[in-house]
Amino acid sequence: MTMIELNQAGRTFKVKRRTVHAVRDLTFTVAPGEFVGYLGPNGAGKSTTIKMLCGILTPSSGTVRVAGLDPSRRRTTLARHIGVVFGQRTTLWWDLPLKDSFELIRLLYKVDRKVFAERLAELTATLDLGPFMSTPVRQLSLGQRMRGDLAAALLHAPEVLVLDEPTIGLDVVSKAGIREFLARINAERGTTVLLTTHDLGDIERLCRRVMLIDHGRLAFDGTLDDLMASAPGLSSIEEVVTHLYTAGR
Ligand SMILES: Nc1ncnc2c1ncn2[C@@H]1O[C@H](COP(=O)(O)OP(=O)(O)OP(=O)(O)O)[C@@H](O)[C@H]1O
Repeated sequence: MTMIELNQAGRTFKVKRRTVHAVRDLTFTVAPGEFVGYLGPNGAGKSTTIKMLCGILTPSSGTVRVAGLDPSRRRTTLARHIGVVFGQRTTLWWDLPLKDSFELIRLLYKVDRKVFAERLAELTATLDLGPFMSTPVRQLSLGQRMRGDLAAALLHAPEVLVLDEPTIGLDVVSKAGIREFLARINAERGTTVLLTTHDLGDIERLCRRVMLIDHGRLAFDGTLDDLMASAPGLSSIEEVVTHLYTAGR
C-alpha cells in the first residue's frame, strides 16, 4: 500500500514560446506513516510537485496518485484525505476569528459536530490556540497564524499532510513547538507527512527519509544517514546539502 505514488510525472510550463520543465520524470512512492523531507534549491520543482499532489496542477506527463486517487481528477474526494499547509499563504478567512474559520471548515468537510468538538479541543490544547481563538486571522502573529493553519489542515483528520515551508519566518521557540507537534501527529495518528522546507533543522529533527529534487529531477532519495554518508568528509547537513545543490553546476 502506498499513500503517494508518482510514476514518471512531469510538468512543463510555456513561457514566451520556451518550455520550462518544472518537474521531469519524477518517480517515487511514500508509504503510509512515513515522514519525508522534500528538499531542493529555489526553482527546483518542489512547489510544482506539491501542487500536483493536491490537484491544483495537472501533470503534463506520467501519473500522480495520492491515497489511490488521481488528484487533478478527484480533487473533491481527495480533499477528505489530504491536509495542506502553505507557509507563505493562509487558508484561513482573513477577517474572521479563528474559531469561525474552523466552523466553516467543519461545514465544508461535513464533520460531525461531536467528533469535530473533540478534535478541535485536542488541537487547541496541543497547539495552544486558546488565547487567540476569538482573534481575527489578520491580527494574528505569523507563529499564531501558522498554528491556526496547521489545526485547519488537520480538523478533518486526513491520512496525509503536505507542508510547504511551515516554519518559514518563525522564531526558534515557535519552530520547536511546530516541530514537536508534527512529530507527535506522525507518531500518534500515523499521519503520512511530506515536508518541504529550506530549514535543515526541520529535516534533522523530523525526517528519517529525505528526497532531494534538482532541476525538476530526483537527485537523492534515502535515509538521513544515507544523505550524510553520501558526502564523506562533510560533517554537517548544511555542508552535505550545499554539496548536493552545487554538484554538476
Ligand atoms: N506557473 C508557472 N509558469 C511558468 N513557470 C513556472 C510556473 N510555476 C513554476 N514555474 C517554474 O518551474 C520551476 C520550478 O518552480 P517551483 O516553484 O516548483 O520551484 P520550488 O522548488 O518550489 O522553488 P522555491 O524553493 O524557490 O519555492 C521554476 O523554474 C519556475 O520558474
